Amino acid sequence: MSGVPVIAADRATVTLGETTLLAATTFTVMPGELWGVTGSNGSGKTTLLRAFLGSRSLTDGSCSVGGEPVDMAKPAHRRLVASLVEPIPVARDMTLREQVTLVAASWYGNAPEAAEHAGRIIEQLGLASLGERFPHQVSSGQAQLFSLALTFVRPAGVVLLDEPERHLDDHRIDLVAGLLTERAREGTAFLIATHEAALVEACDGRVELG
Ligand SMILES: Nc1ncnc2c1ncn2[C@@H]1O[C@H](COP(=O)(O)OP(=O)(O)OP(=O)(O)O)[C@@H](O)[C@H]1O
Repeated sequence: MSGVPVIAADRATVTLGETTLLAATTFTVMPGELWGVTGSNGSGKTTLLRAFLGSRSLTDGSCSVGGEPVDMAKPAHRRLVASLVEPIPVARDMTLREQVTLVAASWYGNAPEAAEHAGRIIEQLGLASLGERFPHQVSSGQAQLFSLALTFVRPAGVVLLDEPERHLDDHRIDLVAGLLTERAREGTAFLIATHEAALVEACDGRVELG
């Protein structure tokens, strides 16, 4: 694929005293590509995602998103990047559908389109029958799908996901893999840390750590 990388790491490194959290890592991801980050427990996958999110500073090398050095303080960075790396806070007294619609409305405005976007992603993730429930009324896997819905309902050029397979059965993992592939075809670039073979299989490229 030609063009300008939307995600780029050049010898990105994180150390803390004598401890290496992320060994020097170099790669690029183009718009519309789905990349996996793999490696054993503790190899630095979450650290790498946090570096692109802007919540973990590099101690050497560089990383950029959309051609700009990562800076969480910049609204342009936050507009470009959607993530499910840190847990997403949820409101205990709002239904799943209300919360997904609220996030959609914060990006698309309080127009019918917001409810449509919310309804579509809820449907795609198989949550339609659970939309009127509250967060404490769903299983761990269903809560994970809800977090993915909150992540996917907003526009984004780059999506960072840390183990999106968490708590999901094989059928739901296939559902998520299908959704990632569809969004990538529409132009979104993905970087996903995963231990799941079915997701690695769906990837266009891979960063192997450790
Ligand atoms: N605050 C910290 N202080 C010291 N070491 C840390 C700290 N945070 C993480 N580490 C270490 O950094 C390394 C990378 O952690 P990271 O969470 O990025 O790994 P990971 O590949 O995502 O692991 P897993 O597959 O278990 O989720 C680990 O060895 C971890 O122990």
